[in-house]
Amino acid sequence: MPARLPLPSDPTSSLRNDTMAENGRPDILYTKVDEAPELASASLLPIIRAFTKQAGITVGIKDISLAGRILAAFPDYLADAQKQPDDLAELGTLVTEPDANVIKLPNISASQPQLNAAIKELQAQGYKLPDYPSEPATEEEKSVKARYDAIKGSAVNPVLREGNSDRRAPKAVKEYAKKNPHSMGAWAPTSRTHVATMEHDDFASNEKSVTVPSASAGKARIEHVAKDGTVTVLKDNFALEAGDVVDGTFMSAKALAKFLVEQIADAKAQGVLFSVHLKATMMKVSDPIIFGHVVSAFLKDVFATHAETFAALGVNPDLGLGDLEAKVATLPQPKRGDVEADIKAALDAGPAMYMVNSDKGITNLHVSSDVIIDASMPALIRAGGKGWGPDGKEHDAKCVIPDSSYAGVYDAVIEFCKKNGALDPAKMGTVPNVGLMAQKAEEYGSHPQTFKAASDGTIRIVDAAGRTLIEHAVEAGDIWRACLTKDAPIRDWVKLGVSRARLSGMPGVFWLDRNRAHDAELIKKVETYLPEHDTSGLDLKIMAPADAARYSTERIAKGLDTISITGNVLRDYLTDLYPILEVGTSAKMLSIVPLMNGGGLFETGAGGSAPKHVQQLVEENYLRWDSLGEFCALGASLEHLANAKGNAKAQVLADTLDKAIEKLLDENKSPQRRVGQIDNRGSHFYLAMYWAQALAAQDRDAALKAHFTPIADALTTNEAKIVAELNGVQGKPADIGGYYHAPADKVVAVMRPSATLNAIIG
Ligand SMILES: NC(=O)C1=CN([C@@H]2O[C@H](COP(=O)(O)OP(=O)(O)OC[C@H]3O[C@@H](n4cnc5c(N)ncnc54)[C@H](OP(=O)(O)O)[C@@H]3O)[C@@H](O)[C@H]2O)C=CC1
Ligand SMILES: O=C(O)CCC(=O)C(=O)O
Ligand SMILES: [Mg+2]
Repeated sequence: MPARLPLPSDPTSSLRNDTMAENGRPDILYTKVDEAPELASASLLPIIRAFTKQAGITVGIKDISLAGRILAAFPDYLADAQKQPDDLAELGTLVTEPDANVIKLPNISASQPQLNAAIKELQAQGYKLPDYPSEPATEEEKSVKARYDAIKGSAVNPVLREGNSDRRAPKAVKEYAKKNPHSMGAWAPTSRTHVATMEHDDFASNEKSVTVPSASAGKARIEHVAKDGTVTVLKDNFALEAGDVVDGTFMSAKALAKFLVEQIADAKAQGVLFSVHLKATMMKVSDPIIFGHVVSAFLKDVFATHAETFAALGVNPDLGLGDLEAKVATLPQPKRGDVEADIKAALDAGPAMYMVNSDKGITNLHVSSDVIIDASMPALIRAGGKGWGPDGKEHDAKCVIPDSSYAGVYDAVIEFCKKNGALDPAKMGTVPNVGLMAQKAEEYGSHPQTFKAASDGTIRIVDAAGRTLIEHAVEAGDIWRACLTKDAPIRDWVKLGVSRARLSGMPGVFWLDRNRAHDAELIKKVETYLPEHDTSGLDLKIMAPADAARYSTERIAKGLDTISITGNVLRDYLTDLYPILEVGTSAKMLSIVPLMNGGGLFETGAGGSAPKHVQQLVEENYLRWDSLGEFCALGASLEHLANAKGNAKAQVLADTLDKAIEKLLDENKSPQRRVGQIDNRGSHFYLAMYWAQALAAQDRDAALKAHFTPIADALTTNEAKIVAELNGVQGKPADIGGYYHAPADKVVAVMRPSATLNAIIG
């Protein structure tokens, strides 16, 4: 059994000799994550540490990767040497302390198939982890399932985000995009691409919302009352404080199923691709169920014909077509062939499906984590309303977004583009975002309070005094959820919105709909808290989301800027949507979370972990990941450190890093796309060179100048040699020895191939 390899990211391996901050904690905590950004860290972190060390700054690591979180959850199954501390829990406490300074890279929010794959990989490496018990029988299996379920989906961000969100394109990035506009697909007025949404019997239309009165504060419970009066407590200890906004709503399973069947038929009739866009990672209870409904609707007849076989195989449509196909492949012949033929016939009979990877036959319905609405809808809009079909060609698409709460936003942008053509990145304005996110705000904190109704009856929230706050009549299979938005975060969000409007001079729009139950409660609070601030001369409005999208999009087309001040879901959607249209990717966003207790959480970019980039690295040793988000987050983190700890050297590092980032953009040294050009590693080299040059050129800190002058010289002199060493390894497969838990030595060998660069940095 291989012992756990000493990770370079392990605080004990490389930090032992560094000076710690007074409290024994590193000044900055960097996160160990997954996939492309984690590969990038193997190259970037040594550079960051070499530079910050000269200012007496220590950079520690906390492991929030999927594999790391799994290992931390099962100490009782592991040998002593394999055990791992619960870094996420530790970070979760730290972010409530005033001196927190965390750089958070994007991590995997695992779907069930990804979780299963990670468990399998770890087991193969000798970790005696239990399998995921989908139908737990014993107490032990129940505990195992509960532990795994807590790791699934978006399990990291809600824990760390103890503040609201400030995401915007840095000035240099916006300028660069204007000078070097990325490609945009053309939009034709005849495009048949459109959004389809339920509009009734969905979460938006069934929502009820209450601002918790003092008399209702305390531990509420959520219960299901069956037709025969049997009461089942679904959740106990649902803590409500006076002033919190609590919502309850549900999506009707019957209405959803009917809607999907109609949309599938309509896509076929119109000859457009069928696509569904969900957020199954963050909405980890509701959206996989909705996704399962789509799989069932598409394969309605197959599920009916093979009901018994599928039951025996343990087929669960929520796990997607990929899982279904894998299970069917285990059937003996000729049964297997029969079922496979029926699946193929059903897929052929339906509309052409929007593909994740048409070369590999991966469809929209393979796995719920492959098509994530915040990234998928903007990509489609950027491409001129086109998606990839099974024929490997681009087509117009029906975009099914079942719940209508936010679907209108995409509809507004799509209709704008049909009428006015594609937006022009060379001329367009910007839409930065101030997002209400702290303390698991709104829908994104709802999964512990989301339930599939077991039978017809009612589901209700009952306060500590026994009074019913919210109640709905439900039918078996309906998806019911409660969301909570705490008062203090709302107040802080209003303040952040005002302060961003003041600092930027841009108008700000609160994207809130007076006709939606939750938003109506929020509007009352916005109207209460706005007068706490000096808003003289500021242009602040409240508009319903679809109207706000229309307004902001019309403005960017004219080159005008508008801050979007939104709830948590729109924060997520808009910080991919506008950046992807404006600067080509959300990876280049500055993403700051001013923590409510004074610390700073600096997220990198606004996008994800780009799984397809790992594939490219493995196939041809080329990593396209752009670390600009990491660079920007580091700059913001250093600046925060300089202010919080009065570290003047940190300010010099931050300012020179800013210069280096600007130069990197000007000189076009970001990763390119093809073998033979510089990739992620090459861009890190250039960042180091420009940063060292800027430090050598400054006169504010003589010691930094003296230290970095020879380094700048060495990097400059060896530029051609280093680039040749870095690019020389490209074009052949790279062995990183794993996906979710790749051994550190292999990753480092692949990600640091230039002996010359390593020697100078080292
Ligand atoms: N904060 C977090 O922790 C987040 C985590 N995630 C997680 O990430 C995973 C993947 O999510 P997905 O929706 O596919 O989104 P990704 O952002 O990972 O990928 C979408 C596409 O965006 C482009 N892209 C994103 N980041 C970069 C970058 N730094 N450099 C270059 N290109 C980039 C690439 O496309 P192109 O070809 O167009 O350049 C990429 O294929 C999921 O597990 C998801 O839950 C997602 C969002 C945020
Ligand atoms: O937590 C997640 O799963 C994704 C987060 C995300 O997409 C975002 O914050 O932009
Ligand atoms: Mg997002």
